[in-house]
Amino acid sequence: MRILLTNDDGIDATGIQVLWQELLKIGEVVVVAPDVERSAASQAITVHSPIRVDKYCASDSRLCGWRIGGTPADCVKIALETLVSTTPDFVVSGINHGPNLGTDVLYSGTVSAAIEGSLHGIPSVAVSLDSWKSSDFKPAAEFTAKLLQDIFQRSLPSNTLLNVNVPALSAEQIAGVAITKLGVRQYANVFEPRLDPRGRTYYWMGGEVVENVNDADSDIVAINKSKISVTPIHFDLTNYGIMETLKSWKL
Ligand SMILES: Nc1nc2c(ncn2[C@@H]2O[C@H](COP(=O)(O)O)[C@@H](O)[C@H]2O)c(=O)[nH]1
Repeated sequence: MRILLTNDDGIDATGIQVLWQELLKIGEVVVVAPDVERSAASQAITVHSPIRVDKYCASDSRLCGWRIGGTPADCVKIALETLVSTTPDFVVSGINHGPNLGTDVLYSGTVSAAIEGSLHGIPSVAVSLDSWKSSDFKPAAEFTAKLLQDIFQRSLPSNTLLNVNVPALSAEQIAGVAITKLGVRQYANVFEPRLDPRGRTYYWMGGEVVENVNDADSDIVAINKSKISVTPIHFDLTNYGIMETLKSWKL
């Protein structure tokens, strides 16, 4: 199988390199990834400035690929539409250093790269490790390789991506796999005011996750139960439930 591999933490990130080494065992892998961290880039693309592209080999691994001066969505677009001559069987994005649960998926560059793959009709997978501290990506990488082999045998609808979140635990501690829905993920954001050298105020955004009550079949509950969460996502954003009401308004 042929895999296009990207991320949003940057081509030098540990997560993509560990995943690359695992995916090499099951197929041909082309890496097209951002030059630096692009977290929270969502589906942003670069339209008003140049996109720099160069071949790059990571300093501490054998990973070589295309390094892109752009967002995760840029990486997938330019790979599929310019750099890569053969359409891959999968687009894989990750492994993100930190979770992408619930409405995180609307902000996540990791998930957006997989969305871009699914918008090109290619089955895609986004993978995130549920920790900003742990750097043991191996269990998540091993699960992802097995998941791709399962999809390859069974196939996935082309407009679908799987959003995978893996607990930061050893393979033995992980309590199984749950097929989930997106939960409700909210933050108590803080915009910290500061002064620049010219006396102008600027802000740094931070924030903590607000613990919400989530349904038992949600991704957030699965992760809290030490399970790997696999959420199927597609992009028909139409709210069909209110269409008849709107029609009755005779606008
Ligand atoms: N402080 C806040 N962080 C947020 C909010 N919504 C999402 N997020 C975080 O962004 C990352 C983006 O994911 P990545 O794959 O691009 O690294 C996501 O995982 C959340 O942790 C918010 O409202 N406030």
